[in-house]
Amino acid sequence: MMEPLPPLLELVDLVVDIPGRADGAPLNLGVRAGECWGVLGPNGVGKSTLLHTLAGLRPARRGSLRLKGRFIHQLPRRQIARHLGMVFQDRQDGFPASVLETALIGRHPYLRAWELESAEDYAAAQDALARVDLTGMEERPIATLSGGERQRLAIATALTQDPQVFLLDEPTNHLDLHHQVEVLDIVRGMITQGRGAILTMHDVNLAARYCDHLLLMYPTGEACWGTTRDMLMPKALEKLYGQPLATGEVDGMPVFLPLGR
Ligand SMILES: Nc1ncnc2c1ncn2[C@@H]1O[C@H](COP(=O)(O)OP(=O)(O)OP(=O)(O)O)[C@@H](O)[C@H]1O
Repeated sequence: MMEPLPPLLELVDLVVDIPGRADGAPLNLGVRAGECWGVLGPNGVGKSTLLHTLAGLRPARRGSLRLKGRFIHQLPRRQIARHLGMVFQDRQDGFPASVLETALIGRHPYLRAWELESAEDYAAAQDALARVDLTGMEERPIATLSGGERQRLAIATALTQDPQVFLLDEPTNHLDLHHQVEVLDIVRGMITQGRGAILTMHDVNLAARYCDHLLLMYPTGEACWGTTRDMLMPKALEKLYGQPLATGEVDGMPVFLPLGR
C-alpha cells in the first residue's frame, strides 16, 4: 500500500509562545492539500501569534513544524518563502511603492539576488491584481489606497507568490460584503488546485461556509480542532466567546447570531 503524502504543513506538539502566558495546549494537526483551516477565538487569544509562529517569524515555545514532512528549521528561508505565503494584519505599507511594485514582491522568493523581474513575473502580478479587482490601479502609490484596497493588494501579493500554504490573518478585514466573498472564493479556488490555507477569522458564519476544518483557541489556553461540522457546536462557540448565540440554518448551513444581554 502507498504511504499517504505528508501534510503540506504539520504542527507537532506545538506550543505557541504568547508573552506572559502559561503554556497553552500543544497543537497537533496537519494541513493537507485541499484543506482550509479556520482559526477562531476571542481578541488577544493568540491567533496572530500562532500564524507568525507558523510562518517561522517567531520561535515556538515547544514542539516543531514540518513542511511536507521536513522540519522547517532545516529549510533555507527562500524555500520556506516559496512554500508559505502570509498576509499580515498589522502591515506597515510605509515605503513609497506602487500597487504593481508591491504585488511583484510576491515573486522575490523566486528571483536570485539582483535579478530583475521577468515578463512572466509581471504577468503573474497583473493576473493577481485582476483577480482582486485592482486592475487599472497598477501605478497608484499604496499610500493612496483605501483600507479594503490595501487588504486586496496584500491578497494579490500572496497570490503572486503562489505558495503551497496560505497563512491569512483576518483576510476579510476592511472588506465589504462582496469583496469578503470574492477573496474567500479566490482562496477556495487556490485550495481546489492543491494548496492549503489557514485563516484567522472573527466571522463564524463565513468560517462555517468556507472552512472545512477549524481550530478553536480558548482564553484558558485550551484548544480543540477538527472538521467544521464537529467544531461548530453552539455550546462550544458560546464558551469560546463568552457570548450567548442564537442559531439557525440558511441553505443547509448553520448561522450564528450574537444575542443581546
Ligand atoms: N510583542 C509582544 N509583547 C507583549 N505581548 C504581546 C506581544 N505581541 C502580542 N502580545 C500579546 O499576546 C496576546 C496574543 O496576541 P495576538 O495578536 O496573537 O491575539 P489575536 O488572537 O490575534 O487577537 P485579535 O483577535 O485581537 O487580533 C495578546 O494579549 C497580545 O497583547
